[in-house]
Amino acid sequence: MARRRPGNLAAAGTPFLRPVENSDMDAHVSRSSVSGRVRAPPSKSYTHRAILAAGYSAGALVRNPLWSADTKATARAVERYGGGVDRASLKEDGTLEITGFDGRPDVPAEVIDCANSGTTMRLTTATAALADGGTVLTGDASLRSRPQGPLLDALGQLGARAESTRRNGQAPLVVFGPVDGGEVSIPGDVSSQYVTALLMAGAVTTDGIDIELTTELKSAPYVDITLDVLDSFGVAVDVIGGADDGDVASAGDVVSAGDVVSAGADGFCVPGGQSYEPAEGEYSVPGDFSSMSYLLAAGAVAGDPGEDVLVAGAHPSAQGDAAIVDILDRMGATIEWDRENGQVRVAQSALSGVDVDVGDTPDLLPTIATLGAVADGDTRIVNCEHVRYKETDRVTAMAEELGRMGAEVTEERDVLTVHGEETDLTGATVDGRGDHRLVMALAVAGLVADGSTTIRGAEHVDVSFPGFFDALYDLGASVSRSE
Ligand SMILES: O=C(O)C1=C[C@@H](OP(=O)(O)O)[C@@H](O)[C@H](O)C1
Ligand SMILES: C=C(OP(=O)(O)O)C(=O)O
Repeated sequence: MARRRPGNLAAAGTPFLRPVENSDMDAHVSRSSVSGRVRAPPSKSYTHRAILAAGYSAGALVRNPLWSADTKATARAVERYGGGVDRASLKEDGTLEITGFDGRPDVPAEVIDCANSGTTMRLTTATAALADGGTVLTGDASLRSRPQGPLLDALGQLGARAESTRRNGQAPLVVFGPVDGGEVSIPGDVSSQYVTALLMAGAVTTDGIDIELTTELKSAPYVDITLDVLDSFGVAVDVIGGADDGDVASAGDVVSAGDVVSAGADGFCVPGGQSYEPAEGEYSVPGDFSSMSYLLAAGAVAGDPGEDVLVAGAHPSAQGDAAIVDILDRMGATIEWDRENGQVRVAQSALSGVDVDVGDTPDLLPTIATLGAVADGDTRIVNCEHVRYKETDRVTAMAEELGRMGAEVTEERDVLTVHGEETDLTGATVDGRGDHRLVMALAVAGLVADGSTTIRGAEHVDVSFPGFFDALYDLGASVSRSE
């Protein structure tokens, strides 16, 4: 049961409430301990795919969606393409009733604003190539600086006119369809979202899409999430090469095998002419392990002695970021995952530095960097170049912001080493840089820093975990806000 304790308000600011949309906010975190039960929010990655898959269908009910700034952007895109997203029952029973555009989308009458969401932009740029006309997609300054070139190039190979207006491979984008499918070659080491986009759109083309990967696939578990959702909507995909060569990937493969179906794949083949039809007309979204990572990290570094933090909503799924449980275990945390009941329990523990490869789990880098700053010895985060292409360059951003709190960090192109314990963390004013994951990881660091930590731009948690600071507060953390 979540508790509110007297005395868990930081000195500055007012008690925490969910961020007010579009209002700037600083969060103040003071050294404090946490314990109790908290529920993880629904998965952002699964929600994006469920909303778009429902758009490609004749209609579907999405249960337990994450309703955050990023997933709202995908819902708006589905509407621009001719679908309908009924938000009325969100408050009552946590469902979204979606009327799909059923295969090929309409030509949007307005620009698609993807806001801060890379997933929305990549996934719905491929949708645009299905429409018989032109679509303009844009986003905020961060999104307009992220790479879209390989996807535009792939859509060009299918016969679309797909261009960056500034000819720099970045949004704003203009896409003219329609495409009927075909063969594409694309790198897999910039973003897996290009593959997801092509698979989701390819199913409703006439000829299907054969994707050949020209490099190793990074972030492969995210393609597994796609295969999982597609399977639930009755859409088949062949994985070429890798462990599951030629198999039609299914949710069963993904979830029970415990390994990554897409890892090591040479390509994918999605037959055309398929329809999106979820069983019983509905789809249910699991909890989010990337969001859970901050709560588990908070429990491991700042748990009340003798008490646990228990995170609910942790049922197994295809999410690679469930690796946070193993990473914490390897660092020496007392942590236990009850998969059947979907609960992870963690207690405050002395942590030691470890080596972690984030090739499959880029979104865990900020969390691991914070853990490394608290742990004894070096934490080497390797294979992290693709983490530079997110809302911010998270390798540099975490190095610099943890540095302001006194952490010793060495940055290389593909490796971030955090030298734990050289100095204790000290409260400081740090900049969330408009990046939700930086804000949350720095807030966890604030729980163990000496003095008070102010995180600027804390409202950006709205992108993936709108109730993050309330969850920390309910666990007993000393947090407050000021506008
Ligand atoms: O497909 C997805 O849902 C995501 C894929 C990953 O991006 P990349 O594939 O670009 O690494 C991840 O970082 C992002 O937060 C969500
Ligand atoms: C990188 C992320 O998302 P996106 O690519 O959708 O912006 C994220 O959530 O950390």
